Amino acid sequence: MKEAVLLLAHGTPDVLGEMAEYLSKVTGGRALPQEVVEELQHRYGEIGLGWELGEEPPPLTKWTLTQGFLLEKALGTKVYVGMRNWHPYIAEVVDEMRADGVTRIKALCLAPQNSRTSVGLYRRVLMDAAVGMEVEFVTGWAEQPLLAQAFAEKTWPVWAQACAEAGRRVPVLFTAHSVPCRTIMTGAASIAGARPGTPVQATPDPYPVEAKRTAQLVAEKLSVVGFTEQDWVFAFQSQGISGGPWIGPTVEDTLKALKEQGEVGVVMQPVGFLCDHVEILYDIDIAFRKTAEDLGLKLWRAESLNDSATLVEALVEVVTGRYQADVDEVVVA
Ligand SMILES: C=CC1=C(C)c2cc3[nH]c(cc4nc(cc5[nH]c(cc1n2)c(C)c5CCC(=O)O)C(CCC(=O)O)=C4C)c(C)c3C=C
Ligand SMILES: [Fe+2]
Ligand SMILES: [Fe+2]
Repeated sequence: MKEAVLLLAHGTPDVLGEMAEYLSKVTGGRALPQEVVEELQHRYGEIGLGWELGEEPPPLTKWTLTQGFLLEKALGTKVYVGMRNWHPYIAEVVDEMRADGVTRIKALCLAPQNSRTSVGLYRRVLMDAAVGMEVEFVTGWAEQPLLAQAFAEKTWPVWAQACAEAGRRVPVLFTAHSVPCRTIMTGAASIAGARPGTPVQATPDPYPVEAKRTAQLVAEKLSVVGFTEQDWVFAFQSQGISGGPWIGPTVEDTLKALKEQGEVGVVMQPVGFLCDHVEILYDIDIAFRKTAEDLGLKLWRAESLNDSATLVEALVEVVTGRYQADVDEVVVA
């Protein structure tokens, strides 16, 4: 038996012209209206950073591959990285693993909180690709203490700076990506990218609870610098651009409520994401910053984990089993 680690990640297009094809992967083949494609091209264009010119890969690709490289260095064994929605696709990487003689895959999603709309879809793509191989699949690691530590390390300096600049305590707004309401309701059969005939779900999606749990643990880590339960709130950000209601509270409503409570600023810490990408560089840095400014609030953001050494230690703990993550029993796919 030859075992290897496979990190599963979202993926992002390399150039704006690939947006329509990318979105059809994200939605499981459902075409989105042209205006949605154009709006997303606009948002990705705004965070350009030269990747359109081929100067460097887009941020999500760059940091995902960096995290894989750093984990490989820390473990001293090869780590594979496969993306659900863009190159290198999970299926291509699994083929490469097979060619390298790997027979058992230890799979971990670069999305710590378990949702049917993210982790569940990664799992399905992997199982379809890894026919005949053993797969041990980590379903969630939202409560991993070093993950909370990594977020706390990024929150503390910006919170201290914000409080100093404001001359008073500034609340921290922890966020995670929103999901459609239908995915968290017991009995929901319809989830993004689900196969036709997907059985009715018997249990609610664990995601909202796990996302808030990560935030709670980060807040507890920050108690050593005097952070209290009164210093933070939680919201779900980046409700989908198309289709049906998505879970809240939204960031927009939360910013309004903070203003009404007399706050002068807010520190955003997105604990559902492990690196920079459009939900951070556009949704927070451009859109929510503008919303906050229009309300008369100053917005600061914690730096993303990106190449955080503490994040890499958390990944090591999970893949070595030193931390008991939520794991699906080993199955032959
Ligand atoms: C827990 C749920 C989700 C996480 C985490 C998440 C992260 C994430 N998403 C993108 C990019 C896009 N996601 C889009 C749609 C979309 N995302 C989720 C859920 C999570 N995404 C859902 C349920 C959907 C709807 C899918 C559908 O079938 O309609 C899109 C499309 C445009 C949009 O609806 O906003 C993009 C683009 C990234 C980059 C990311 C984290 C790395
Ligand atoms: Fe998404
Ligand atoms: Fe999104």
